[in-house]
Amino acid sequence: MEKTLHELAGLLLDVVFLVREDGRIAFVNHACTKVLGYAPDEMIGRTIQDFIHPDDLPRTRTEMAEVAGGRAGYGFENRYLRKDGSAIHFQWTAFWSPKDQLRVGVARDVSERKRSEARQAALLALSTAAHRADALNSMFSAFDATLRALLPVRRMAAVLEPDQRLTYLSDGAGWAETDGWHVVPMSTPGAAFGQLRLDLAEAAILQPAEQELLQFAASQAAAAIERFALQADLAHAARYDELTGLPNRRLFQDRMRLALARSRREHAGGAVLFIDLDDFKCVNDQHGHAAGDQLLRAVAQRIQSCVREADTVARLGGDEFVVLLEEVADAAQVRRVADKICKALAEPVALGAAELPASASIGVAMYPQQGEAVDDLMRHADQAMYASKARRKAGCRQELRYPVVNADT
Ligand SMILES: Nc1nc2c(ncn2[C@@H]2O[C@H](COP(=O)(O)OP(=O)(O)OP(=O)(O)O)[C@@H](O)[C@H]2O)c(=O)[nH]1
Repeated sequence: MEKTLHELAGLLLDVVFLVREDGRIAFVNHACTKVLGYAPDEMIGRTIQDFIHPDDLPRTRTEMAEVAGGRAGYGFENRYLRKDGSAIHFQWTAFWSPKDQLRVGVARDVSERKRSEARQAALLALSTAAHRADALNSMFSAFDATLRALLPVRRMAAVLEPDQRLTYLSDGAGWAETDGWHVVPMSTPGAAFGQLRLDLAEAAILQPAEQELLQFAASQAAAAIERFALQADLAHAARYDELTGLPNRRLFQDRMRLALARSRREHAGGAVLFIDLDDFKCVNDQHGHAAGDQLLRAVAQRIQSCVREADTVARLGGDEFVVLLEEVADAAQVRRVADKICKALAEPVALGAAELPASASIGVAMYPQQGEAVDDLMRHADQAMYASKARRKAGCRQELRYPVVNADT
């Protein structure tokens, strides 16, 4: 017994459309009406394009024209719209039946595979954004686009610990305290960095796979924040002394280069002070290394308090400090600053049970008089400091407790 096309189509579990040459639907099977949520009457007679997702219409038209021209269609994918407005992904086989003057289209619901592919692509996009981003804002912006394309998310915000500082907010979104937002902590096994906050579409309930995607986003963000913090720490460590927080030799020399360039341009002079504590080894030996550290920190603060904000105080290492004084009028002004430093250091510092004063030998190099290159000036100031220290050692310890500035200056 020969079955008609309609009878056969009715038997299939896959979705079947029979469409006339003018694009109007001649027949839909039970699977079709069930999947799309329409009654047969609501579909038959209407043009098929009414049911296709508008974004997929242009390429679907091209495919339909080619099938109408005689090429069998196999594997074409597009989205249709259900009666409730939601989208469904179909994969098609189709051919034109000249005998019936109908286009026969058989479709399978591949929405789950599409969702899984989209999730995989999102995972890759999130991890790429987290690894490639050179700033937090660009990373969160990429996260925002990826998550909003896939999840029922209207807006995204990111806040950072320790003070819940808002660091990212979707474009055009106003920030009110985010009651009711979906919160995902950004943390690594050892540390909490803040939260991703998502404003979900009304009545949206996240599926387990969607929750997992958000967890992944938050963990990638946490790893990136940790990396940025580490980079910032390393950058800081490369330029600052850990014990005192002062600039280190490298940053000091950079500042000197800038100051020397400025001095050439503006014909203004300045000075470098080389400061070495006297008998500092005794502090360590008699009071312990921790007390020595404490004294070094106090010395750093006191030297800093004797100069202007624009001047630079640095620790070269051990008990050696340097000061860059910009725009000084003459050697007398430099001498006054050196005396002020000596006096400040002479004030006893409380180190546990003991109270200790500090004293230092100071050498000075003026620029441009004693050099216009960083190395020359540092060497000159160092030698002047040694000469000063040698005089102190040659003379009475008590008298030279607060040494005079080297006579060269
Ligand atoms: N506590 C502490 N000591 C340090 C640090 N770095 C270096 N030192 C010590 O600082 C001392 C520096 O000694 P020197 O400058 O050579 O000698 P000094 O005792 O100051 O003697 P003069 O410079 O000749 O007056 C050494 O004993 C170092 O071990 C540090 O970060 N903390």
